[in-house]
Amino acid sequence: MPAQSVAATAPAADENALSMSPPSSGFSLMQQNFTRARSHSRPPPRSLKPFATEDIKILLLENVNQSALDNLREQGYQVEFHKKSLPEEELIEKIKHVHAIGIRSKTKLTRKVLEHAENLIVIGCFCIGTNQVDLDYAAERGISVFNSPYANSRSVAELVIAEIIFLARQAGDRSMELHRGTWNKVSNECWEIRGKTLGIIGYGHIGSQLSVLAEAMGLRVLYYDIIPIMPLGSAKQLSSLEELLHNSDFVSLHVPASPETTNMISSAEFAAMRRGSFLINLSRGTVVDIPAFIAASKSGKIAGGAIDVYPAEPHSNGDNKFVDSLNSWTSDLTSLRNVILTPHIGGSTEEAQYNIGVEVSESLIRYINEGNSTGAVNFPEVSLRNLTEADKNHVRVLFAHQNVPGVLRQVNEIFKDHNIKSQFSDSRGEIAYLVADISDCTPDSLKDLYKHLEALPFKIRTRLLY
Ligand SMILES: NC(=O)c1ccc[n+]([C@@H]2O[C@H](COP(=O)([O-])OP(=O)(O)OC[C@H]3O[C@@H](n4cnc5c(N)ncnc54)[C@H](O)[C@@H]3O)[C@@H](O)[C@H]2O)c1
Ligand SMILES: O=C(O)[C@H](O)COP(=O)(O)O
Repeated sequence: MPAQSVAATAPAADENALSMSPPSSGFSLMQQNFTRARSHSRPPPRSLKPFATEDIKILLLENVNQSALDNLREQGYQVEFHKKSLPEEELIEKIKHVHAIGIRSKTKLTRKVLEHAENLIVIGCFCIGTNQVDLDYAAERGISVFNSPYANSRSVAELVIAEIIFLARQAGDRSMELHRGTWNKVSNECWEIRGKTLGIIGYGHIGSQLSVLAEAMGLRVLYYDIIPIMPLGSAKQLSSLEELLHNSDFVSLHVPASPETTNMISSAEFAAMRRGSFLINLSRGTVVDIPAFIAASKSGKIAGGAIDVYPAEPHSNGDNKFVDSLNSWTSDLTSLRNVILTPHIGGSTEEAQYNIGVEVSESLIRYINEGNSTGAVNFPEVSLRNLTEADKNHVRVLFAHQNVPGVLRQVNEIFKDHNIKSQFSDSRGEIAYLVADISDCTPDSLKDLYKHLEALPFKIRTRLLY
């Protein structure tokens, strides 16, 4: 299906509006922009808008929910929307021109892609995972990244519960057989889940939600995590992965993609599992060694499993997309008995996608309009209360810089002719972020201020909101 483009029809404006060059024509421009931003059909919150919001260009990929589109369009931003992720070359071409990008789990924002993102200030991951973004490089470039840390946790946990029952009853196979016309009414090796043991690997948002649902279904819950986490209900934390594998009838993975979790479940771990147990992976495709999974299934070591995520996944929906050219073992995997394969739909419910759309678009709006980075996953979290209309002639200065000694002294020296109404600065690793509201700004003083901040050797990015 061709990409559905809904680029807004707002007049073309200064591409660098957000980067942020100093106002070229002084306060008259600032006031004009403020007036334009205020003229949208829904009155904006009582915060000063930075400049004409219709100058802001946003690229949304991977069929991000309508709730996000509505929110972003209400701000007056120019929003270009695509149902699919884009091939790298096209992505590089498009990312050059935008101030914000919204993606889900497929779009890889690598260093190579981000190097071309000249105007980009913020990335919204409309999902939980952020492993598809080079977070460190983004921070180095002064690009904040936001996600939705738990809006789809419940959807994933519910699907796991359904799969546990379906696997225990071989119901996926029975359904496929009947679709082909085969009546195969059997009870051999079909079980209730009541009284069985579920081992959860990774007891974060999803793992702990699953724990509660599983106990309600009569399962006993064990879990393993790298940090001590308080058990919910009667669940019990174990100190080793091996102990968990050895004691569980169902093993479900809920860890992030990381070097430590790559092939976390491979031949040795399958060997440690109970004979006739089940493996469920709705975390990331790198976490389970699929050839080892295939071997464990063929040998009867495991009685089945459910897989939702794969090392390589198709970029769009369609027939004949899940083939051996994508992952060399695909036809072996699809031929296994009692293995439920789903196309990365763990978080794909109306509720989850709506809530993610609202949450991430609001984070983008707060960052673009106010510089508020609360909730950023790669950036210092700084927020100042909104300026109000009473704060005429105030400017909000957003200054991302390397986290080295002496910066505040030099920045405050640059601010010396202004009253600093509020100022807040924080750091995260090598990156620091300062937000200050300063008064008594004139067009000339602003130009100077911007020039001096940009000249500081440790500067990463300067933005002025007014
Ligand atoms: N299939 C889907 O559609 C879908 C939907 C949502 C999330 N996910 C994926 O699920 C995963 C978990 O999500 P979450 O929201 O629960 O994350 P979370 O951050 O809340 O929890 C992850 C837990 O894993 C633990 N952990 C990290 N490394 C570990 C290791 N080596 N061994 C044991 N435990 C380890 C952490 O301490 C943490 O408690 C993420 O990878 C996410 O991308 C998939
Ligand atoms: O990280 C996540 O939230 C899940 O993997 C879902 O990703 P998706 O939005 O691409 O379905």
